[in-house]
Amino acid sequence: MSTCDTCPSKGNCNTKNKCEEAKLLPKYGKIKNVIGVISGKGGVGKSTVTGILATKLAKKGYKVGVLDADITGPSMPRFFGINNKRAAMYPAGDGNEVKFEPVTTKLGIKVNSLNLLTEQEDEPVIWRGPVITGVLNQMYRDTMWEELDYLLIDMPPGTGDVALTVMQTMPVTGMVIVSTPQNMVSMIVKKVVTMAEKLNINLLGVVENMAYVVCGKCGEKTRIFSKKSGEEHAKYLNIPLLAEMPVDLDLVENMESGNAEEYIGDNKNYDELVENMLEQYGK
Ligand SMILES: Nc1ncnc2c1ncn2[C@@H]1O[C@H](COP(=O)(O)OP(=O)(O)OP(=O)(O)O)[C@@H](O)[C@H]1O
Repeated sequence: MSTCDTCPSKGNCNTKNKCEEAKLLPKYGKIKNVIGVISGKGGVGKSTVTGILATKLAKKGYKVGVLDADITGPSMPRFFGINNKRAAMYPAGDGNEVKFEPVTTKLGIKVNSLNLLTEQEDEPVIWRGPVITGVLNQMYRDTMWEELDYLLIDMPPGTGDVALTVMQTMPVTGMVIVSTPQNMVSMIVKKVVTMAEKLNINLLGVVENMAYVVCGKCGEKTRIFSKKSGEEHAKYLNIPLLAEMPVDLDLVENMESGNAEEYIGDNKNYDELVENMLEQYGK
């Protein structure tokens, strides 16, 4: 079966069955692996998981970039405590073309986000879908990523324009699904899993976020949303379980004070997630 058979754009595209060759490539650098972090549902922890994966990969010595594809609700700059910085823009070539210099975090992670490009971080973008996807493609292609081992893409919620653009036009080599252990969330997340399968995306597995709380006194784990295990939810999604993550208020506190990288880097609890992801990836 060709990629085109299951493609939502079948009959409405001009790549002449050469869609892999038609994928967008960065103009200023070379990226070995592009990993999308996605969920059908909002607020389940995509940005948090993106930040954890990026930090752990950087700590392992990989060259890492993060593209915040959540154009209307970008949160990666705050995660890394770089929201008071701005990505520089330079003219490139003739006409209106520009290139972006990403902001680099303490660990050397290169980040581009619309919130690093607008004057104020609370300024809204009031754009229709085609403009949003155009800007996203530009941020992917025209950022000076240089050489990267991994580019992580923090996706917006849902199966709309942006998710489709990333899956179809960027050379995604793997996708991590984020969910919380709730039947209703799983049902919505399943839509993204099915969408990715239809587009022949390499699904690496699911992270069950905020699955439990740990008692500060005795260390007992209490599941808060569902008595079902992460494995049961992963089985329903038909993809491997990468990790179950607790509600971690220390992470939130460190993120809010701009120290997420230090906290995650030293926290062995988050090793399982990145190790399992790399294993699924065959690395
Ligand atoms: N494991 C966790 N422990 C405690 N708080 C968490 C955890 N994961 C996420 N959060 C918090 O939940 C909120 C939503 O998380 P996050 O922004 O990562 O979700 P998202 O799926 O990217 O959201 P959106 O759909 O808006 O893009 C944030 O305030 C974040 O700090």
